[in-house]
Amino acid sequence: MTNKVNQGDLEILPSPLLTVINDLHSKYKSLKEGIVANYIPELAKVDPDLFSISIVTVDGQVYQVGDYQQLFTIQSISKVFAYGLALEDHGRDYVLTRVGVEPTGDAFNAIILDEQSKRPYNPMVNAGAIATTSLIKGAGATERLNRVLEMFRRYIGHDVFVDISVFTSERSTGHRNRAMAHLMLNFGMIDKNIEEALDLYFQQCAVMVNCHDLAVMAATLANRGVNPITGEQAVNSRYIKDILSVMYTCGMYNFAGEWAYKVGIPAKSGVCGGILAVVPNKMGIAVFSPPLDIRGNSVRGVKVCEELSGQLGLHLFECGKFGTGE
Ligand SMILES: NC(=O)CC[C@H](N)C(=O)O
Repeated sequence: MTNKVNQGDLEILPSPLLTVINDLHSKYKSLKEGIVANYIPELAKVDPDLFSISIVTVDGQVYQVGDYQQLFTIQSISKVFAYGLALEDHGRDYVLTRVGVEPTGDAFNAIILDEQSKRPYNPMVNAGAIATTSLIKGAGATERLNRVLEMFRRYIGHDVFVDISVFTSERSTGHRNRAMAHLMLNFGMIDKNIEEALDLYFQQCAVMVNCHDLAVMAATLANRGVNPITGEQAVNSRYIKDILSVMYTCGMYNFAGEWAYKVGIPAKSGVCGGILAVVPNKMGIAVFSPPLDIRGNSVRGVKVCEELSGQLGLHLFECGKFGTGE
């Protein structure tokens, strides 16, 4: 008997959750809003009609619909996992001296640092993510990259690879990120080997995943760091609260407040068009749809998550959860 459910298995194992995501997929399939990211030339080539929704529960059940096997580069969603690795490498106190945990209310690529401390505001915006990645330990560039790839393998359950075209495309055009790295170097927030830190950051952003993989990663965070499919501990459980807290307050950039208000669960988006959301102790959710809104969040992804949260009662502060609900 299988506990894996997908569209093809609908007659064998119908489920209310599958019906909900099938309906949302049909509802938003024809929506034509947003534009795909084009500031990294290779990303502009993606098909805007690709659309998938995957859910993986902490007991390993899988529900998915649409193009969930389609590979794409993980982009900013990687920041969540790099932050976990930096915390494991250095501990909370040291990482806090290099990267803050305050939401910015600014765009993900804003060139700003905290006035007082000179730290980047948080690990979910580009400046903070570059500083975070620069903390990842290793004897040289190859060892650091291998540690990042090995970390993704634990979360996903299979080997991952870097899309070299996207990596080189971003490396040769990512001057804005390079400017941030120089600014942080100026304030001693990042070590002098900034080209190596930027390369690793661009490589982690160019790791290829599909929507199913993202949902497994989200479910791993929901499951105290244990991959619910393989049973492997992907990250030390003591850092789950740090990771989910910054996702909750900063993961959706300058939409983070509205997201927390309406959807109410920790999440992270990327310019690839992916959104990864975590319902602690319950499930991981992933949506992939490349057209983005003005803030760089997937248009369909936001709508699907808003509706899913409402229909399934996922908001962390839903009254019913305190036993006082209507
Ligand atoms: N928001 C994102 O997904 C941005 C990631 C992209 N690699 C960048 O650094 O600009």
